[in-house]
Amino acid sequence: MSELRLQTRNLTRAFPGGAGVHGVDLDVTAGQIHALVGLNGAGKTTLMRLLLGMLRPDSGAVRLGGCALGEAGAATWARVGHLVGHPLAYPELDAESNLTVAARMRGVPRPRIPAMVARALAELDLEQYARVRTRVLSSGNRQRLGVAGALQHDPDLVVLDEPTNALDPAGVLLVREALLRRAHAGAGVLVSSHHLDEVARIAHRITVVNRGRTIGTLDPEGVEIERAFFALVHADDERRKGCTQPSRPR
Ligand SMILES: Nc1ncnc2c1ncn2[C@@H]1O[C@H](COP(=O)(O)OP(=O)(O)OP(=O)(O)O)[C@@H](O)[C@H]1O
Repeated sequence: MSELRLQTRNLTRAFPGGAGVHGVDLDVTAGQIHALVGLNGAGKTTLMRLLLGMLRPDSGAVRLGGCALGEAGAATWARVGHLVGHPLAYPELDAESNLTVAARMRGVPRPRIPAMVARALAELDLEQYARVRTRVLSSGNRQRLGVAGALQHDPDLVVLDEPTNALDPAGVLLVREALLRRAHAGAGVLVSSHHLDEVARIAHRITVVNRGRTIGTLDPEGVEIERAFFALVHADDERRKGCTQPSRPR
């Protein structure tokens, strides 16, 4: 069986009013691209923030590699690459310097950093922006830089929230290839997206999230993936409506 890179069990964080994430079990194994899909507000970002320790759960467990989240030390985190929310970059530093800082924060030995950064700039086609301050980059190029920073150290676990949102078609292709390369090399990849077709091209497993719960999976090889997605979501909505409707008086 493939090695587990990430596991959540019964992960729960409820926000006032009931939104949030409720009882989520998720596995990401080595060599696998696992996609999360769901409507706006379904809970994908909240789930990713929980499993990266950016948000405290009400209950449930997360394991990164072999470690419980609360026990994960610097060595475990150095093997994780993530981009959730806005790409973190110092606006006054150029792209190359930002990638250098990101590599240092991951504990990459200094002599290895220049070649790693050069490879990352090439992989996301950012070489022409190596000496350009990040604050003047377009949002798409800033997103490319964020993805480059998350992937450059070849992490064992990659967590990316909508990494292709602001990208042009060339950028989408580059990110797709970069993720496939990492999975092929043995990383576990968790990625969220709204683009079902895009996800179907690269994902080995697609989990549908609806109103804070995982409600089923989609077959990446399946035809009419959109239809299958909406069928799952509507069935879940109907089931919940049935649960919350008051019983008829006899
Ligand atoms: N800090 C918070 N306090 C209260 N509610 C929150 C908080 N963060 C998220 N929510 C709510 O939790 C739900 C899930 O939000 P989340 O951002 O995880 O969804 P998403 O699936 O990533 O959506 P999108 O596809 O639009 O990015 C939403 O209803 C959101 O309004």
